[in-house]
Formats: sequence, C-alpha cells, structure tokens
Amino acid sequence: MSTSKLPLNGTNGSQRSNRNMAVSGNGNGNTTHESNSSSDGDSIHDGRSSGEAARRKKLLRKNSSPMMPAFMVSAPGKVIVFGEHAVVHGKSAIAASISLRSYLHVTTLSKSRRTICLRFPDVDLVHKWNIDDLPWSVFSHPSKKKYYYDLVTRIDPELMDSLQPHLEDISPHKPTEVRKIHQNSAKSFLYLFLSLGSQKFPGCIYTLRSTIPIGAGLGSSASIAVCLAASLLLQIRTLSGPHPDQPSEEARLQVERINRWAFVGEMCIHGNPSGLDNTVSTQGKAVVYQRTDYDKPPTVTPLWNFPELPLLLVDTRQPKSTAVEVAKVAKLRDTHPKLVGSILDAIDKVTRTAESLIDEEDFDSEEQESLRRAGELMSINHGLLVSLGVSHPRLERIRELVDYQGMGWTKLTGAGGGGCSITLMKPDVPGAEWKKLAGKLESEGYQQFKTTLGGDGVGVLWPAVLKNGLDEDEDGGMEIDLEKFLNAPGTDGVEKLVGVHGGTGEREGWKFWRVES
Ligand SMILES: Nc1ncnc2c1ncn2[C@@H]1O[C@H](COP(=O)(O)OP(=O)(O)OP(=O)(O)O)[C@@H](O)[C@H]1O
Ligand SMILES: C[C@@](O)(CCO)CC(=O)[O-]
Repeated sequence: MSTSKLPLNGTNGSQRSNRNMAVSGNGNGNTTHESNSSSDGDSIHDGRSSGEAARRKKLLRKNSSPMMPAFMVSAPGKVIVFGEHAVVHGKSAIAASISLRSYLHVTTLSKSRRTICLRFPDVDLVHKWNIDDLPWSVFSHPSKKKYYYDLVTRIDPELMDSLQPHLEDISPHKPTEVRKIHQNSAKSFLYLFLSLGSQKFPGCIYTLRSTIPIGAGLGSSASIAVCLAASLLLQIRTLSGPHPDQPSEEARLQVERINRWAFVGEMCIHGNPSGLDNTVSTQGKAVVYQRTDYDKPPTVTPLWNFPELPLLLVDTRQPKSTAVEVAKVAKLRDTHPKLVGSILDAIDKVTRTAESLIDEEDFDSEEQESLRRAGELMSINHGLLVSLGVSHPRLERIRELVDYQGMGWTKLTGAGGGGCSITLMKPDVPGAEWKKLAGKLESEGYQQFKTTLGGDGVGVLWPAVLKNGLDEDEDGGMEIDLEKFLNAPGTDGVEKLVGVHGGTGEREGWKFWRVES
C-alpha cells in the first residue's frame, strides 16, 4: 500500500506552515541563524551567491570525514485511526503510517572537529556542543550505563538533570514557548546521544527537515525520535542492513532496537507516551498496539492488509501539545476513576470491534455498508474523546461541515486539543460536494490532505546519494550534501530532493527493513 499526499483545492505542501515553527522560521529551510553559532554546522549559510556557495561547499567537503560518508535516515508520521489516549492507559489502538516524513541528514566532521551540531530549520534551531564538555561520566557510570540492546522504559531523572546545564544556553533570545520547543528537541537528542554514544564519538552535524506539520497529531515528534535513534545506532555500527536479502526475523530485530530507543526519545519530549507513535513510525504499515505493563514490551500486531480507506485528513492549524492533552486525561481519570475508566474501556471496545470488522472476509473498503460500519465506529470513538475533554471547537467545526452534511464520519486523530481530524468519506458523495467543502475549509484556515495509509517505516540512504533521473545518475547519482538539503524549497522541495517517494513512487537509494514474513 503506497501513500500519497494529495493536497486538495490547490493547496500544496510548501504553502503549509509548520505552525510552531511559524514563530520564527520560514519553513523552507532558509532560516535565521543563532548569532552565537558560527562554525561547524553554521558554515553553510543561506541566500548566498553561487561563488560563495561553491566555496562553502568545498569547505564542508574538506571538513567531512572521508571514512564516514554523509548519510540520511527518514521516518514517517502516522494517523491513529482508533484508540488515542486510551492507549496511554493500557488499552488497544490502531494506527497507520502516512506519506509525510521526517528526513535527517548526518555529516561526520574531520577528526579535529570535536563538536556536535543540531540544525533543525523547521523550528529555527541551530545549536552546538563541545563533545568533551558533555556529561559522559554521569551517563557511563556503571549504575547508569545502558546498552544499545537494553529496554529503557523510564527517563532517569539524574541523567536528565545532568543535561540541564547543556540545555540552558539554547536560543537565549527566543520567546519562552519557542525555547521550550528547542529544548525539548535538543533534550531528546542529547539523551539518546549520551546513552548510545561515547566520548570518542566523532564530531557531526545532524540536520533535520520534516514534511509533517508539527504538533498536529501526526506524530512529528515520534518520527524525529525514530530518525535520531536510527542514525545513532547506525553510527555506532549496531544495526545490520537494511538489505533486500535480509531475513525478516533479522530485520525485525533491527526495527525493534530502533523502536526501543525512539521510545526513549519520545519520553524526553512527551513525558508519558504510550509508544504507539514511535512503533508505527519505525515499522510502518498499520498496527494494533497495546501496552498493559510499561516495564515490558508492548503487544504489536501488524495489520498487513489494512484496507485502503478513503480518508480526508484535515489540519485545524490549531497548535496543541500532546503532553498537555495526555496530562489532562490523566487528571480527569484521577478525579473520576470509575467513570473515566469505563470511557477508556469503551474506547478499547471500539478499537477491538474495528479490528474484527476490517478482518471480516467481506469487508470491502469501497462498499457502502462496510464503510458505514467503520464510520460509525469512528463517530463513537470521537464522541468518547469529546467526553474526555480533548476535542476543540475547530475540530467540532469540521464535524459540523462534514458529518452533519452527510458526507462522512469524522474523528480527531492524535492528541486532540487542535491538531488534525480524519474523515471516512462516503463513496456516493459527488465530487462537486467535496470541492465545495474544500473551498469552505480553506477559507476558514484549515489545511487538507487526501491520503492513503500504510507506507514504509524507517528508511536509510547510505551514503546520501540518490538517482533522480538527472545527468548525475551516470556518475552514480546525486550527492545530497548539507547545502542542497538545507536549500530545498519548502516541504515540496524536500520531498522532491530526497523524498522516499520523490513525488513519483519509490526511487532508487532508500532502503527499508522488510519485517513482513
Ligand atoms: N520538524 C521538527 N523539527 C524539530 N523539532 C520537531 C519537529 N517536529 C516536531 N518536533 C518536536 O516535537 C514536538 C511536537 O511534539 P507533539 O507530540 O506535541 O506533536 P506531534 O508529535 O506532532 O503530535 P502527536 O504526538 O499528537 O502525534 C515539538 O515541540 C518539537 O520539540
Ligand atoms: C494521545 C496519544 O494517545 C497519541 C498521540 O499521537 C498519546 C500517546 O499514545 O502517546
């Protein structure tokens, strides 16, 4: 099942602003840089003349280690089709990967450059640390040391405390809410870097660009955590493949290792994630997920034949924080344990009913009756989420425009409080009606995508060279250097330059762990 991004009504990915980044970034990778960062990762600047660009490119090439080529990893966002929030409390949920993805470019510096630089232009973050100044002694203390194969289910407060001094000087002149985003992203990176790396680690530049709107309920944070975990595990040479001939059990082990550490990255951003988002982002496709005991691995049942449901994905463009919405439900549960407990149980029943429904032999994603039954489950699920207090007037407005016009069945997806909704579209609604709706939604500031679900999970491009159908293909392909990556215009430009789908289906270069047996 391939995924595709089909913006309706002339809206395209490059016009979408990643809302949180709108505070200061411009969304096309051409970012304003921190004034206190002037070397390593910052040796590439934007808006330069071509001569200047060439000089900088040469400089960067000279700096990069010939032993370790630049490489990339990518991981998808997700939609939760059933069971968000309940999944945090041990209930089941169904989620599927989407075609919007994060892309991380890793450049290794020459031996003498002892710095680690994070460049996250989507949120206008550039920061650099001296490797030798980081709290290695705390992370490598025998009582604390974790290994790449460990299952880490809690953030260690002492380890986190040791990171604080290294987070304090991030983006000092930015508004508090922007600094918080920067510090969250950096915290997640540093925790993984210090857990998996060592003081001998080479200097590197980690540059991330994402086509997933941030904080929209589409798993942007999880996809970043997956990219960071995968890149570090690759750098310390603990992963095998991905390779087309790799047996599926071996592929599954690699995916499991990445997923375990991605969960740690998610915990740094979210506090109390269920692990669903990073699991779908790592393994792709669609899954039924349940974690009853946080000290044990979750139960993950892949849905290899997840139906190609006709879904309309609408972004309210109302910013929200997953951590805040999750905390809200936890508080409600503390106040009304029995009542909220039964709402969570009811959500679990909806998820399990949906799982059985799509498994029925005569379930047909193009047939009215099948869609009606699935749609009703979505409406019930949404109603239960409303009762948990995680909807938002802008989400309810979508229901007013779609559901009450009899065009489909809508539920919020992800954490709610804003973010995105999904609508299961009725098949017999004329195209003109959908067009009218698209215009209405656009005029009210919504962003919409038409999407199918269930694409690949984490992917690797090693080295960062792609065949793009251009002259360079004859010389082995186009080298994706930092400059090209940073200058790709908008999310469409990123997709076109390095996208797993490249706008036209899978292209040569990206490799995925094939976990299907
Ligand atoms: N492109 C990005 N660049 C840098 N940091 C990002 C990016 N996307 C997400 N993040 C980090 O993830 C945080 C957003 O996570 P949050 O969980 O609130 O939203 P989400 O993952 O998009 O939604 P959900 O968890 O509901 O699916 C940001 O505050 C930031 O720290
Ligand atoms: C709200 C939630 O269920 C989904 C966020 O995408 C939180 C989680 O599962 O970690």
